[in-house]
Amino acid sequence: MTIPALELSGLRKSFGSIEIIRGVDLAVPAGERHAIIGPNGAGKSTLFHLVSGHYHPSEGSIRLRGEEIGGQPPHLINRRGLSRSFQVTNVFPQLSVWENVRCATLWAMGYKYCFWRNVETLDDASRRTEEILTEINLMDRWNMPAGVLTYAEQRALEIGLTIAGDADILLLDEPTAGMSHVETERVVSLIRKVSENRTLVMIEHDMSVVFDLADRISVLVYGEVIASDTPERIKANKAVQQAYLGTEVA
Ligand SMILES: Nc1ncnc2c1ncn2[C@@H]1O[C@H](COP(=O)(O)OP(=O)(O)OP(=O)(O)O)[C@@H](O)[C@H]1O
Repeated sequence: MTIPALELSGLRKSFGSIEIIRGVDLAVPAGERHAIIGPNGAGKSTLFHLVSGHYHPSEGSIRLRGEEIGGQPPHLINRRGLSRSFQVTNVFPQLSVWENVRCATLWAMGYKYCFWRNVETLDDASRRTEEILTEINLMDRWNMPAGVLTYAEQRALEIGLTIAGDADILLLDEPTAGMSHVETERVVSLIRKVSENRTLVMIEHDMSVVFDLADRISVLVYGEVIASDTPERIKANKAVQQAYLGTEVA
């Protein structure tokens, strides 16, 4: 059997006496585009915080390509190839688009404060920066301060920072939140492109984005995965329809 890119088993997280994640089992094969959906407060962000190392599991295991990472600090998990974007952007507004990506690239190469030691590193980082800016369609904005980009461009830049370290597992937290229809379409095609040779796990509220992008969808309700299946089967699933009563799944 092939080892999943990401595997959660019996994962639990409590805050005080309140259990928010209540025994999640989930396996995401390498190369899959996986969406996590669920009503507000279901625990989706908490689940991401656990996987990215920002929260310590109360119980259970989190495996990255078969190796346990539960409770490890975020930077170590990141070094192992898992990169996460946040709902609140990580972009430095005063730095240029180029500098933002180059910092992330240098940081991923092990240079903590955007310093570089030799020309070779600088060349590598510059090459990688250019590749990323081309991939996220922001090369023509390279010298602008990131703060003056449109919201959608900043989210694209955020995706660029997420892929700067060559991570092969990406966690995207509501990548289309707050976007117009046209902006959403652009970001969806960007996500499709950057996830081509990677594993993608994404939290998303926009059902058209979810059904458009995801190979498989997991539905989280009150800290439990009530269904994990193909988009078609999720649409037809009675328990899912019930959990979404009053909201639109199909
Ligand atoms: N650090 C914390 N301490 C106490 N409770 C927390 C903490 N973090 C999250 N919670 C609670 O856990 C529950 C799940 O929150 P979470 O943000 O994970 O849900 P979500 O599914 O991402 O919601 P949304 O779709 O609204 O972003 C909420 O009731 C929240 O108040």
